[in-house]
Amino acid sequence: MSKPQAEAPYTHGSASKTALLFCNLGTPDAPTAPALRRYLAQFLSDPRVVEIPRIVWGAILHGIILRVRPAKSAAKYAGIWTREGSPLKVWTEKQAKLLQGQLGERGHKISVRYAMRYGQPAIASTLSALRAEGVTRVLVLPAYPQYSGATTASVVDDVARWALKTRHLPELRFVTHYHDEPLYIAALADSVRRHWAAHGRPEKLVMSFHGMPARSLALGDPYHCECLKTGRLLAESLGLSKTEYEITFQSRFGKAKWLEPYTEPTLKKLAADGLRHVAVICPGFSADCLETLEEINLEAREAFLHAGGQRFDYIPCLNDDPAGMRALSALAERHLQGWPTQETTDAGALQRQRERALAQGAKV
Ligand SMILES: C=CC1=C(C)c2cc3[nH]c(cc4nc(cc5[nH]c(cc1n2)c(C)c5CCC(=O)O)C(CCC(=O)O)=C4C)c(C)c3C=C
Ligand SMILES: [Fe+2]
Ligand SMILES: [Fe+2]
Repeated sequence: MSKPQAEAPYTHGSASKTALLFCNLGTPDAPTAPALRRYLAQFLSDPRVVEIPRIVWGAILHGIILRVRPAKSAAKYAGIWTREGSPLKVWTEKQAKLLQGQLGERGHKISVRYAMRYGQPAIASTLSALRAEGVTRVLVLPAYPQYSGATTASVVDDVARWALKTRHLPELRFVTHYHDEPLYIAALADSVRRHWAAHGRPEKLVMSFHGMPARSLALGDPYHCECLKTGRLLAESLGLSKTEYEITFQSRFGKAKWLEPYTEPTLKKLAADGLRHVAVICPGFSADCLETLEEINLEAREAFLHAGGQRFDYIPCLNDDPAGMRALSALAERHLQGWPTQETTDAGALQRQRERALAQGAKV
């Protein structure tokens, strides 16, 4: 800890003492090159995201990538931007509100906030605000079903960095993954069935997950295995045979080998092999974002149709789907066990109520 500084004391107002911090990746503030430069500089400087020596990477990042990529990425974001802002942020904010409602309905006294690993609202300032409100327990829920060093562990790093600078820490818990949670798999399967009922059943279901460098697997990252397990459980839940689905990896970044098979080349090959109707779902993304709306629903669609495919159905992410939200709130509830968040277990409230009643002359 550097120079000792007085922290704002805990307040003892009406705020609940337990908080759920729902963390997502983050997104630029605007679909412009300067906003993209700020966002990409923070994102791609994270040693969890690009695992090559800092001196080498610093030169590549600042000398090449941050000169070229911001304008190109800004143009892509411009194509998916909504009046309310970036889809990732709009969905994450909505999901946090729904989690607050569902947990409240089930009797939990808890403040739900969302924060972004890169960009705003930042994890550190959100944790400081919660602490200043008197929160003494924080459950951190990263919005990533599958664990990876680049995503989940990076959220933990950010919380830990805040903790290093904080004297009076709340109790902290982390959800690290939910790739095989039955309610999450069931929510995905229901969304596929609904889509098929409305648009017809494809010849193949492609489950496309965000990629990672291939070496992450050899280095012990469970991400690849967790994606495969999610895919297998979803296929089983839909009763699909091995020939009726493919698990692929998208969003390759840089020249190194990434996890294979790659999504777009797979789609092109399927079309070239004579497959006409495909449906694509992105089960690793809890909300639609650039990687699903632009890379899959625009670019991959175009590639498949151009290679001879005839129908490309994109199945949206769970977003605010009620079953998906129930899966997340049930997951949070399980991790809250042992923490007094239920109104009925708030002994302090009962005691206060009793004292008030006695002061008003109640007989005991
Ligand atoms: C869902 C899990 C994700 C993993 C794993 C992941 C790894 C990863 N990503 C990059 C580089 C980029 N990703 C970008 C966007 C992006 N990535 C995820 C999720 C995962 N990334 C999401 C949800 C998004 C979309 C954000 C949005 O604003 O909508 C980008 C930025 C866009 C661009 O310029 O292409 C980059 C860059 C690496 C290197 C990596 C693994 C090591
Ligand atoms: Fe990414
Ligand atoms: Fe991408």
